[in-house]
Amino acid sequence: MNYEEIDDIGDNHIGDVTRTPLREDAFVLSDEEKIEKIQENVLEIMQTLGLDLTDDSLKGTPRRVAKAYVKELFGGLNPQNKPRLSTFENNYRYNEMLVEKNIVVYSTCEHHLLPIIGRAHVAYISKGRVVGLSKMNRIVDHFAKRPQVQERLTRQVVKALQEALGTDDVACIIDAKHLCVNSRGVKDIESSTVTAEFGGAFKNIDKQKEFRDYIKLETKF
Ligand SMILES: Nc1nc2c(ncn2[C@@H]2O[C@H](COP(=O)(O)OP(=O)(O)OP(=O)(O)O)[C@@H](O)[C@H]2O)c(=O)[nH]1
Ligand SMILES: [Zn+2]
Repeated sequence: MNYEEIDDIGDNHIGDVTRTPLREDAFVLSDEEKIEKIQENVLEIMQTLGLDLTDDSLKGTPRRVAKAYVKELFGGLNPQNKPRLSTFENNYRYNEMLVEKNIVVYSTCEHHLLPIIGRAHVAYISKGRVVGLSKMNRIVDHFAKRPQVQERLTRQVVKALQEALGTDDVACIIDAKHLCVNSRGVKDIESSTVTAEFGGAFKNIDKQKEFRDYIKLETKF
């Protein structure tokens, strides 16, 4: 897969301000080759820290970290892992807002490579197509599994759904804790970060209020 083919897949267009910065040779190595290489790098970090890599508990760590990076935490860098956003005709003529709320966000801050943990709330108003509910969770998860800043994550989610649904009327609010703020640096365990992207009809303040009211609704099942 070359760089142009990646761009064709459509979640990382060159020139798009929301794109994840990737090197031109980002996909030269296979996932398995990346794991091998990262494993060596992690081993070196651990040795530099003075850890004894012959210890039974530590000896598998470089490979575990490498696998976790390539296959899990940063699996969203590989465009082949992008979920297919199957859409359907809006046959039931549901023309109100649909909100998928409290989607769990596990991401990684690109400045410190520390976790970002939070919730995403996604809303759209159909212009003829509807998307499977789970696909909203999947698309959040896909973009979360990259080194991220929360602003970009929020915008990437909205953009991917706008493209799939063929409408600008998509919004996303994310409320998340950054462990780089909570557990190191300023060590503020209470603060969290809220970001929002309001496309199309969601630029209207009443639509934003309606979206926020749904998010606030207490769910009792
Ligand atoms: N805008 C934005 N900033 C972020 C995000 N995640 C982490 N950061 C911030 O990125 C900044 C990096 O700043 P630097 O001064 O280079 O790093 P640092 O010395 O480790 O900063 P401190 O955390 O203040 O100790 C920090 O202020 C982080 O809080 C994010 O998603 N969006
Ligand atoms: Zn950070």
